[in-house]
Amino acid sequence: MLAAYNLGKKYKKNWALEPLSLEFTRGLYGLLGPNGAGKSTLMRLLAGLLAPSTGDATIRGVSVRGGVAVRRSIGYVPQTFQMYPQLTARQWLRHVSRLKNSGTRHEQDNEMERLLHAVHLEAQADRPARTYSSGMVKRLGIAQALIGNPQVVIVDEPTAGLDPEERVRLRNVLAELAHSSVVLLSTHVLSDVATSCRSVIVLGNGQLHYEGPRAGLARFADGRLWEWEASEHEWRSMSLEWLMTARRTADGIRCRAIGDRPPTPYATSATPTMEDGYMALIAGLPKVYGQ
Ligand SMILES: Nc1ncnc2c1ncn2[C@@H]1O[C@H](COP(=O)(O)OP(=O)(O)OP(=O)(O)O)[C@@H](O)[C@H]1O
Repeated sequence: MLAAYNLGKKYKKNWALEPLSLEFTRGLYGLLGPNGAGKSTLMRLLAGLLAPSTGDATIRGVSVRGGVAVRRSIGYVPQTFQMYPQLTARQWLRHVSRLKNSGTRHEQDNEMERLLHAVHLEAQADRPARTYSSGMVKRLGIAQALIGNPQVVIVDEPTAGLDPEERVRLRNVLAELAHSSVVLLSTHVLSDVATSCRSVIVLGNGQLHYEGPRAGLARFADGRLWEWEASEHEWRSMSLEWLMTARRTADGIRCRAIGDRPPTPYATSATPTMEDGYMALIAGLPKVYGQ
């Protein structure tokens, strides 16, 4: 439904996003990558908000910069969603519906109620937004992006700064939406991807490093993940470059590290998770993670 062909963005001589091609069908996609990887650039290009230096993005074959009709089929939620704090959610959504001019007033009001319900904001819909938690503001941002029933929904860091309960609630809203639309979310929170995304895209330094099922990420750490039990003394004297996680247990300290060779003679190879694979990929192995 959504596709990118040789899509890239350059500022002066530097590629913020090197040309890449991707295809998206209905479902939830997680976009991962360290700071400056090119995630926002890709999202804004796909949303038609940024002019590419090369290539194009299309929805059902029509360029995302091809006019009002195609723009209406894209909902975009930026990292920081701005609204008038004195307005209530209901007033704000009504205002945006009128601006987008999506259907008759009656249809707009019905849609607004449906969206308030979908993002679980009905109970607070008549309170000024200045009294909302950051999770509620984000959910309102998503409701706004969903006006007009877009086929593609792009959400930049939806769960940043949210408490665990709000994060789960928001993830559920996006997962529900992905039954009928392409939903692309960027995140630094790997658990967002591990629990709900079918497919994962990993960017680093403006390049596409991985695109595929989330389970496939784990293989980047295959044969390179090590586990061992260290004493307090050993742990203190270890070079930190090796260590990914350390967890105190009844017998000592359980350590995990990624590297081409075992960090200690008694480390054993372990089965990597998606998160281990992501760390290995981003660290650009064969270097050791953290270097
Ligand atoms: N307007 C601009 N002019 C010049 N360089 C830019 C511009 N916008 C982005 N860049 C550069 O492009 C690269 C990718 O930026 P982008 O914001 O897409 O990364 P990101 O993965 O979204 O990062 P973060 O996780 O920190 O939000 C960065 O090196 C950034 O400095």
